[in-house]
Amino acid sequence: MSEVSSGYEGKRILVTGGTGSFGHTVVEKLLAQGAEQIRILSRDEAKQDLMRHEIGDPRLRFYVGDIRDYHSVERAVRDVDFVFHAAALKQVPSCEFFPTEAMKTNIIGSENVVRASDNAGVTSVVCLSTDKAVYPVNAMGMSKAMMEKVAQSHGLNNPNAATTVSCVRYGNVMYSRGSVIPLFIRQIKAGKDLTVTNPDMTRFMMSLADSVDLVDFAFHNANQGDLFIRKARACTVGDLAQATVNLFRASSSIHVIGTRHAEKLSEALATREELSRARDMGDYFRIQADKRDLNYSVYFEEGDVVQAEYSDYDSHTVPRMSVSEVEDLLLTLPEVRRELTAAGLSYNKRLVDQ
Ligand SMILES: O=c1ccn([C@@H]2O[C@H](COP(=O)(O)OP(=O)(O)O[C@H]3O[C@H](CO)[C@@H](O)[C@H](O)[C@H]3O)[C@@H](O)[C@H]2O)c(=O)[nH]1
Repeated sequence: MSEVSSGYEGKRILVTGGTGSFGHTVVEKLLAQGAEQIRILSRDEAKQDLMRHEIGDPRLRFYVGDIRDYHSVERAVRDVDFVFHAAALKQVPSCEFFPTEAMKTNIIGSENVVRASDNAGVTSVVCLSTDKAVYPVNAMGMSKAMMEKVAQSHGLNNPNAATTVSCVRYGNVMYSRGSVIPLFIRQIKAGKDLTVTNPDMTRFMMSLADSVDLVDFAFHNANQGDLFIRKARACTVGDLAQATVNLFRASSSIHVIGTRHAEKLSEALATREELSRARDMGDYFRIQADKRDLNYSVYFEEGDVVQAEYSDYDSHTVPRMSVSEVEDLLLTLPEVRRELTAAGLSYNKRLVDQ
């Protein structure tokens, strides 16, 4: 996050779904940057209690509730300045089995967050989305794509709205709960082979710090309906597995298990049509909403004269990290360093060499 003026001093911020890894990191940053109050709205009182004790700051307030229930959101958002909307059903397999549940939380719940924020006079709402919302093939991605549409429709329907609603799209957040890197490390520690779905599958890799910076960037730069992505590097899953084995100096082999249901060989952070109207902002792209109004003839009869892009921003086509570069990136993660230290492995020379 920017060190100059944080923009959060003396402000009240609501984080929906704030008890996960993103929530912890963003809350600690916001507290350090002088927020007056941070509210967490989530369903699990046990996780809230754990976080209350871990962080132990009286500026942190907890609201038990579900974003599916408008009144839960309405209560939590009263007198709030900004909202970071992270609450979601994010597990691909569970959303495949329960797509209606994904719809209720990710679409209807997000609509509640936007509407309650608007009614409460919130200045800015940033909604967290995912690359899986681009050309979605699974229910989780489809529901997130619809969340993006809900967020953008706010500005389309209310041209003079005081509440700015924007979205950010993440790639894979490294070491997030339930993801592949902690799994590989557990497999190495247990002396097992690494289960790799398809060694050629590619993913965008983002650290948790990158993902918090992306939300912060959106917060500071968003115009109504904007969507932001962070430029990211990608790697193959085979190289990710090999890099993990190398760092842990393990003897585990790679065992190919095949692609799981509802997953893609590569992910796209933006379509080529979106890139055509995107603004390059250094480490980020700003993608503006299509602001044509609901006059159907405008939709049907007027095209956009824009520079065409030929390719999507896809994890198969962006510059790919080598195994050694993936090792360096893994070493930036505190969790990986902790695991290496616990295993009695030194990595300091490697860090000095970088
Ligand atoms: O045993 C395993 C499990 C996974 N993978 C692969 O590792 C990569 C990453 O998998 P995982 O960490 O499970 O993440 P994704 O399935 O890509 O989805 C995550 O990343 C998304 C962003 O793309 C988020 O939206 C989701 O919430 C989050 O679960 C994928 O290519 C998997 O095929 C393996 O090779 N072996």
